Amino acid sequence: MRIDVVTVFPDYLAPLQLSLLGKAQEAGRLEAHVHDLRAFTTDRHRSVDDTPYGGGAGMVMTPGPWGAALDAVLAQGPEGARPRLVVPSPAGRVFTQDVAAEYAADPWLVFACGRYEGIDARVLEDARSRYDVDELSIGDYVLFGGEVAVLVVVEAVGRLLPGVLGNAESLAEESHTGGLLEAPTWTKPAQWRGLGVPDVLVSGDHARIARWRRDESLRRTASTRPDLLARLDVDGLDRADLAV
Ligand SMILES: N#Cc1c(-c2ccc3ccn(Cc4ccc(CN5CCOCC5)cc4)c3c2)n[nH]c1N
Repeated sequence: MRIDVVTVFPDYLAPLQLSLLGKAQEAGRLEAHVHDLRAFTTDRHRSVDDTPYGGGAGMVMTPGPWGAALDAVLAQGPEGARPRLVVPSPAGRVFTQDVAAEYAADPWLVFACGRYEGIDARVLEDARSRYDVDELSIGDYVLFGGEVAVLVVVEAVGRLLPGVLGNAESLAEESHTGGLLEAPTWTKPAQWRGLGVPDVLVSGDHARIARWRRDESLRRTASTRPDLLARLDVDGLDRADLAV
């Protein structure tokens, strides 16, 4: 997978070089390019924003540098390719594990990181002729800009790429895969500050352990995220059993 990120704060994306995402790049599983939007400005002040038409608080990012940046990114990719352009925004569709899985199947993701009060609407309108544009929100709160959202999305998507996560089995058991929260976990020592480990987990009975973890997962989901449970048609689930 190739990802390109256009931003006025390239240093915000430095974490992409760390940990498993950094290793994925070294292994050639992920190719990340960060572009400074100001490199595509033409005035001596290298300006990227201006006052909003119709009035209102704050500033809006001007279309010129964005158009040039998105043209340049496209020119660096394969002839005729039509990448997905992901535009983080408070007004975007909510990013979920299902969206991460959708993105993980894309060969090329381009991220446009807005700042101020957002990007001139014509940038996305113009981009739709050569990108699949997707406005995306990582949650119902307001950030300063799109960079943090890109880090969230790239980490969630990167984990799903083949070979990036050492233990791919864990993907099947973790929260939001299959729509439930994962069960609590324990490791050594067997006793810690007077607290032990559930007997079933040291029973060696793997079928019983799997059933116990499933029950704990259902109980935790019913208690913490009943909204997730409502969406699921869990086989043989007796919701009365989950009264918590
Ligand atoms: N993903 C994600 C995000 C973002 C996000 C993503 C990208 C940008 C680019 C700029 N900002 C700041 C910003 C602040 C306020 C507003 C609203 N105003 C717009 C003008 O009319 C009045 C209302 C918009 C933009 C961003 C925020 N926030 N929360 C998420 N989950």
